[in-house]
Amino acid sequence: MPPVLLSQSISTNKETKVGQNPLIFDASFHQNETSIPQQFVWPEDEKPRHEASPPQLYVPPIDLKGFFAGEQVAVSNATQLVDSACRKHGFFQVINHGVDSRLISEAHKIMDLFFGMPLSEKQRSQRKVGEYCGYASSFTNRFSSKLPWKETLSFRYTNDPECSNLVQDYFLNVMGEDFSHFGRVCQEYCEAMSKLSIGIMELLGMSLGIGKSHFRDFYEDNDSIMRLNYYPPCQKPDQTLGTGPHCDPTSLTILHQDNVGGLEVFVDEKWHSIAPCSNAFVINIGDTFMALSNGLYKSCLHRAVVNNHTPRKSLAFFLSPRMDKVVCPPKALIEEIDNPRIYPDFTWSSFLEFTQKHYRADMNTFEAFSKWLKNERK
Ligand SMILES: C=C1C[C@]23C[C@H]1CC[C@H]2[C@]1(C)CCC[C@@](C)(C(=O)O)[C@H]1[C@@H]3C(=O)O
Ligand SMILES: O=C(O)CCC(=O)C(=O)O
Ligand SMILES: [Fe+2]
Repeated sequence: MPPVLLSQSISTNKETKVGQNPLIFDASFHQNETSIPQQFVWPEDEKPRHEASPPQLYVPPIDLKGFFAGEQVAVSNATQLVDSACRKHGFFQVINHGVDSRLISEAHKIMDLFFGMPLSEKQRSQRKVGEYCGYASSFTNRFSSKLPWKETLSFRYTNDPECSNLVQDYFLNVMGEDFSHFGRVCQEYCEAMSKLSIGIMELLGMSLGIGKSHFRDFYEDNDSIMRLNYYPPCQKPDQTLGTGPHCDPTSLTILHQDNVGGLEVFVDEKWHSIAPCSNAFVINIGDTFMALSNGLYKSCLHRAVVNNHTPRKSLAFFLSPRMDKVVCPPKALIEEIDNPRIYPDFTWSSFLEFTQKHYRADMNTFEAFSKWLKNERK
């Protein structure tokens, strides 16, 4: 049966059916061709046309060491910088974050090994349509146009103590014994990301003026997604995108990019780049946290561009709450006149389902999701 897609009832984001024989994306093959398949060519208004290199976005580096130690000056600096960045665009960086640099390098090595394998090997963990875990070589069996020039490997991480080896087990079950080292590194990396995200939730609670514990408690038992992104070089980097323009539907993204560069954010009506920095994580607010902060903190449009010379890698940890928790802003962030509620209550499980079965995440995901909820999921 060919995979049948997707959101025929959502007018802003129509998908056509993927045909009987979906294209196969094997970068080592495509690299030798002069042009790229039409399915990878993005429409004129979304193409990454840069007359010159884009201006850099200033993303404040937040020093977490002093914040975690409770030093007053560090706490007040961190909360002020985070508050103004999140009210404007939702992007900041963290340094002195406490994640071992050897673990980060190890995770990058694992990615080189994994994505360097032949396509048939990687396909042992092939992601199925409608599911969010597994290997995807572009999204050729999921979408039929505006294909991203990337390969991804995604898996679930949850902080639920009953699933303490979920990532490791995923690698063992899907890829086999030979991948136990991959599994261990990814398990450890996810645990470090979950811990870091809980610390950042304390910071966000303080910068929003509601104290350390509210969001920390909300995400304590998070059910998150880890994704390894690999962007092969492309002979026509001006025609395609590694990851198309979108806002993350998730709560908070912790991104580590290698030193190649390619992440861009749309601020003040222009695309800006975020320069790579190996000892920093780029953090951004996603739609779910925007809703939880009652719209005070922004989930901002971003994308990843590709180049024609160097492969690029990034590690993205998408923090999400436990599936059945109701996402509803705390009373202290609601003001009848100045900041009334604008978003409906929802659960992450319904929002995730929306992005995997009904709508391809883009810049309008949350608005479309709110409408879908109001129309009783039609
Ligand atoms: C819940 C999710 C859907 C996506 C992975 C996570 C968070 C970000 C989403 C995504 C990256 C936004 C751009 C489009 C997308 C299809 C992609 O290019 O990978 C999105 C992810 C997805 O649906 O797989
Ligand atoms: O690879 C990157 O720099 C960004 C990827 C991204 O935005 C995502 O996966 O959501
Ligand atoms: Fe993103």
